[in-house]
Amino acid sequence: MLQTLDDLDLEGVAVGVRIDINSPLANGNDGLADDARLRAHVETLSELAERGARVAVLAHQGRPGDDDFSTLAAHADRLDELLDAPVGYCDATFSAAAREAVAGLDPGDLVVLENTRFYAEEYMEFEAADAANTHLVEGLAPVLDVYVNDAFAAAHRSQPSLVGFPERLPGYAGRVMERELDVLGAIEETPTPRVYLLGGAKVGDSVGVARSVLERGLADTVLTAGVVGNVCLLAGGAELGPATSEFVYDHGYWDEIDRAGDLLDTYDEIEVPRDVAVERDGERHEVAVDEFPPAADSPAMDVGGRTVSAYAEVIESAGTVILNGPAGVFEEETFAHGTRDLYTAAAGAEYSIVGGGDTAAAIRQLGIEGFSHVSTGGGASLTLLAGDSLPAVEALRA
Ligand SMILES: Nc1ncnc2c1ncn2[C@@H]1O[C@H](COP(=O)(O)OP(=O)(O)OP(=O)(O)O)[C@@H](O)[C@H]1O
Ligand SMILES: O=C(O)[C@H](O)COP(=O)(O)O
Repeated sequence: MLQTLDDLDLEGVAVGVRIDINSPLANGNDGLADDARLRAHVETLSELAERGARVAVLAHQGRPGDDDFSTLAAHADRLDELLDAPVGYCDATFSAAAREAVAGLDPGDLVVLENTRFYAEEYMEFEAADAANTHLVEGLAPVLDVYVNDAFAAAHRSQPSLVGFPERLPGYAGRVMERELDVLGAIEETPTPRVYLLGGAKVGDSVGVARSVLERGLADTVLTAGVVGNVCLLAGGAELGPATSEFVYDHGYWDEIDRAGDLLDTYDEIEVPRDVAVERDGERHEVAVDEFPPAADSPAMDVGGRTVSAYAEVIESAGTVILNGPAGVFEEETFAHGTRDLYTAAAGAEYSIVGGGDTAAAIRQLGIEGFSHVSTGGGASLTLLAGDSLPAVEALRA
């Protein structure tokens, strides 16, 4: 049984609350391109403030080395606009400056501490007991009374800010965490056949999930798209042109080709794109995967119309559709077709679940409505939907 905010007296209590506000950025990373994940946590943060807690907010943005790896200053500004309570920002996470910022909070005040991943340990995976001995947890825990985890979207990571604090402080689930676990924990009861559409760019995560849902008999069909689909095509021996190979190699997905190949050899339930869309002479151009594209083409940036027709047919006969990751570079209208058409088909299914930060941003950008549940989590929702446990949730139970 998880303890929740219902089990807490919060007046004057120093709460460290881990949320997931990892978001698409804009304006050279000075602003947010989408604030949905921040909005999702307003309920928990407002409740903490209204009930008189002194709130230290912990969160990450991006991954070290990626373009969207940035400070949380813009996130703090936006939270200040979204909440009735005052939200400050501190450009430190666990140093003396951070401890002073937390110790100086009045009841009902919040401070957003700096991106936890600015510190190397936070981008490593630990057993909970070891995570409790990291600099972050050792540095910050002494000024906190309790820990609340509302970061469902990051709960599949066993990083210090997610699994270390409950070793040292009483741990509670926030409102987002509670709701997501209620809905996504019941996947085995959803209508069948169950179809998973796995797109986006987190290839390693998606390959692992595909294996898991097929092994456990949770998925009747796995449709692949986006970079995940491209890697599966390469694993099956397709030629997608030098630009796609270069993209896959440069982004570190090359090693996933063998894993995807093993999966395709083991399971017939996985479908790969029939055609892809590339940019040729500034225009969208669809190429069948057995037609070797010219060297001058861009990488494959979307699935093509033949893939959409075939996949839509599978989706239309599904009882449950689970979507994670866009089918293409939906941020560019030219390459948003596959995502728009497949997601529209999925929204019409009897039961539909959407997971993923960019996935949720895509449905809003494309104006698609009608899904049964839009999760704040991508990898986390898939981990749960694959029947696996979430380390950050297990840490709260311990
Ligand atoms: N063919 C493609 N080539 C390059 N990028 C692609 C392609 N297809 C999709 N993408 C990119 O994938 C990104 C989203 O992938 P990602 O796996 O992060 O999805 P997500 O919904 O955010 O999931 P999570 O919440 O797990 O991060 C988008 O920025 C999109 O442009
Ligand atoms: O966007 C996500 O899925 C979560 O914020 C976790 O991010 P990560 O995949 O970089 O750990």
